[in-house]
Amino acid sequence: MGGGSSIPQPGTSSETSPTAITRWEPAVFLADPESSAVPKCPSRSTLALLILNQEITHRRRILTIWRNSHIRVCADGGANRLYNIFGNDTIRAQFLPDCIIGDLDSLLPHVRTYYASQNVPIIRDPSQDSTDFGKALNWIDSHHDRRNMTIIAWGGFGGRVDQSFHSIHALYYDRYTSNPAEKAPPKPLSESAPSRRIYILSSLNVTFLLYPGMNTISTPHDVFWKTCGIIPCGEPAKITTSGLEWNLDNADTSFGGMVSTSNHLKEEVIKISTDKDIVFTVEIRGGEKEDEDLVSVNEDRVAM
Ligand SMILES: Nc1ncnc2c1ncn2[C@@H]1O[C@H](COP(=O)(O)OP(=O)(O)OP(=O)(O)O)[C@@H](O)[C@H]1O
Ligand SMILES: Cc1ncc(C[n+]2csc(CCO)c2C)c(N)n1
Repeated sequence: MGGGSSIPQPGTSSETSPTAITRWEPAVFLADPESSAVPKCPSRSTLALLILNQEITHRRRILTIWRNSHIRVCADGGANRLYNIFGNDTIRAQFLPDCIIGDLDSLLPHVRTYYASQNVPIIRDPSQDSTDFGKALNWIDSHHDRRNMTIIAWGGFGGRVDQSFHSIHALYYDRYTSNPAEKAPPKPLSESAPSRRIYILSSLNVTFLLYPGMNTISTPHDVFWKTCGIIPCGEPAKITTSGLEWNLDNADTSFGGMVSTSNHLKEEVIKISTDKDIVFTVEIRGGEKEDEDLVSVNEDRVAM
């Protein structure tokens, strides 16, 4: 999934049933597990945390997701970012990833030495035709069933522009690339045939791909702030929404035409129907504040 990879076209009837309803609950992995306002991470879903190479600005948030996760993978320099959030090896040893994978050109020598000493598998894939993000997704694919899999990818936005576009590409690519082990055509992501979902988490936002048909997105106001965007990255899309300050009514959206950015959540459940895959991004409450309690992660036991 690198510079040369293409996105297969969707379009089979099973792929894009206009009556499909997809429900999204991005709050469940962000919420404080102590909070009663938001449902806990569903146990039926396997949660994977994929750490990309961007500074971890919200340690508490990442450690909450870590605790909720069954699989933790660092893409190359993502391991430096994980290493850096801990002040000593005692606490660091409580948070060992399942693997570090990539071309390993960004993995710092002392970080590599540390994780090798802890028996973390460090996998070098030298290909220059796919990114470390793509290699990490492939690793998860080849080790874990993608059905009922939710991947939270930390980082991916806010640094290099080409990397940021690649992150959006990854959302599309992953949707239309079936598990290579199965060699099967892509499956729709619907209630009847759940497949894996990717949420890209950045300091301020959670970003994911919505599918053709009706999407209902749970956006509790104690987790999300108001700004959101509905972005037809792949191709023009006809979109109808409810629950927003500026709703769309069968609107033709496209790059160069109309795109809904700087929109606002009004309701705690947003409905978006679309005829094509589109990117949805929503602002996380408190995202602008970096962790105030670095001290707590440097103690031997992490306060959550
Ligand atoms: N500046 C950035 N902005 C956004 N995402 C980034 C940035 N740098 C790295 N990433 C993400 O983290 C992953 C690991 O990055 P790393 O720096 O370790 O390798 P890289 O050599 O820069 O990236 P790649 O080999 O994937 O091109 C990348 O594949 C990408 O998804
Ligand atoms: C058409 C095309 N464009 C760019 C690259 C370069 N590239 C894409 S992913 C990657 C790995 C980075 O670690 C590199 C170097 C390519 N191979 N093919």
